[in-house]
Amino acid sequence: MKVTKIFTFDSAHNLVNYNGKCEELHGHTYKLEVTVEGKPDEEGMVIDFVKLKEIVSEKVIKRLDHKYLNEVFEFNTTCENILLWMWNELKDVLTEDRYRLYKLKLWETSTSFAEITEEDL
Ligand SMILES: Nc1nc2c(c(=O)[nH]1)N=C([C@H](O)[C@H](O)COP(=O)(O)OP(=O)(O)OP(=O)(O)O)CN2
Ligand SMILES: [Zn+2]
Repeated sequence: MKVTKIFTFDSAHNLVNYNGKCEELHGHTYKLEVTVEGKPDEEGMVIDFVKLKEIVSEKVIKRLDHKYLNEVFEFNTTCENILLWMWNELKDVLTEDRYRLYKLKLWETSTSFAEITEEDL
């Protein structure tokens, strides 16, 4: 079974080596969907949503919310690069005997997103 929790955070960035409007400083309200796959335990939970929120908030959201992403990362702050960093931050802490990180989906705008699963790596 798969369970998903959704997070939002606000960040500023600008793309480098890019010719277009996104080379200028601008901001997004990013939306992150975190999906964990596993077997429900005796209480009927794949992973407690409260625990999932604590982990993702600590490892990812607090580090990016209200930040200028170009100062946080050395890589170009595309949706794809940020998503790959998130995957690497979360994959081990969201893997236990009974469950594992299944998918991340990062919305940069309401019409643009990137998604990743183990198969993409
Ligand atoms: N493959 C990628 N392409 C672009 C990225 C990216 O991360 N990966 N990022 C940008 C810019 O950051 C830009 O802010 C997003 O552009 P866009 O989706 O075009 O945003 P709009 O608000 O203009 O979207 P519309 O819904 O089409 O108005 C650019 N490209
Ligand atoms: Zn942008």
